[in-house]
Amino acid sequence: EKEHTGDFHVEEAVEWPGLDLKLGQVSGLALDAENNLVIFHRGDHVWDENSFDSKFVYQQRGLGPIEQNTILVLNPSNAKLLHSMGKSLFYLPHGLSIDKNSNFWVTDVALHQVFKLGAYDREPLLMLGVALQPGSDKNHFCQPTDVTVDPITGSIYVSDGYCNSRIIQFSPNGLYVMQWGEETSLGRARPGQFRIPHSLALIPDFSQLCVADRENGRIQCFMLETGEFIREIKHKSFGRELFAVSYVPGGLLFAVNGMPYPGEAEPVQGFVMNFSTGEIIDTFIPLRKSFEMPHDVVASEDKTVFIGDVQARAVWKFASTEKMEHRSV
Ligand SMILES: O=C(N[C@@H](O)C(=O)O)c1ccccc1
Repeated sequence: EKEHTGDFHVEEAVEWPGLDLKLGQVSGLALDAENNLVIFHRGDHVWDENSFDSKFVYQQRGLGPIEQNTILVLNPSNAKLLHSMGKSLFYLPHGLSIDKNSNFWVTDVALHQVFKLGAYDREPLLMLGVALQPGSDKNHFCQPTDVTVDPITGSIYVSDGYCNSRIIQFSPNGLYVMQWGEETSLGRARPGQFRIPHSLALIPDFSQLCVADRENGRIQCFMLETGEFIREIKHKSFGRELFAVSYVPGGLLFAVNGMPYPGEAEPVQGFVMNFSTGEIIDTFIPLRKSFEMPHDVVASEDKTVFIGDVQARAVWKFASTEKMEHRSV
């Protein structure tokens, strides 16, 4: 097991042409089995103040579903489009992950649903939640934010959502198993309380699920099988909001925070952390353009990192240089 004790530095790969892609609001990123970059974006739809009523019911159904392909598969080096799908299915894309059988899992905050899509199938293989009906029981979500599948057990985990404060576990064939989490009470946010569980990172090596607890500006990690709270990772440099988290086999955790509120010092940036200690190893920002609302992060084992931004409608690529001191531990 290599230890990350070397001098680790993340820098934008400025030769990546993907920054010039004309995208809609970029909500989710994932890497497929060949390390191709997969982008989940909103085409010509936007999530703004008029998208939902006070009961979280989507107001723009009249627009119909997004007619562009919302799922794009790109060559990670030259950003060439390899495959695209997901037209006429979604209204407001949000989370994206790819399971070990190369199925795409997505959430749609307008539909309040989770979908499992085969790489080349038009019809979803599985749907959870009831279209356009927000709720908080076993088969209703409220603006579900992310979904991820345990590669060992096949269990499905959903972070639910902007208008709920829970993580739900489903069986591999979509049956409700259990849930945990509650709303953050006034004052201090306690363990297991959320204020927008916004992004999930599943760590099979440690049987843990880490959650970007967005408005509490922290990461919380839980035991996969029981939902038992294990620990919180929080740094002053996160500022108020922590938007996304992603784990890379080998022990690194990547995250992005939110723009600083007026007068606040902590800049919007990417973070690389040592998963075991929670300590920050490096932080990074783009060389070209600037982060506006970085919304998802994904990284590959060679420490290539992609950041998708829902406001800048852009995807940056970063490369890592690491002088490794090889210590066998
Ligand atoms: O957070 C928001 N959006 C992003 O997370 C996103 O996923 O677009 C949002 C909040 C209030 C109104 C409109 C959008």
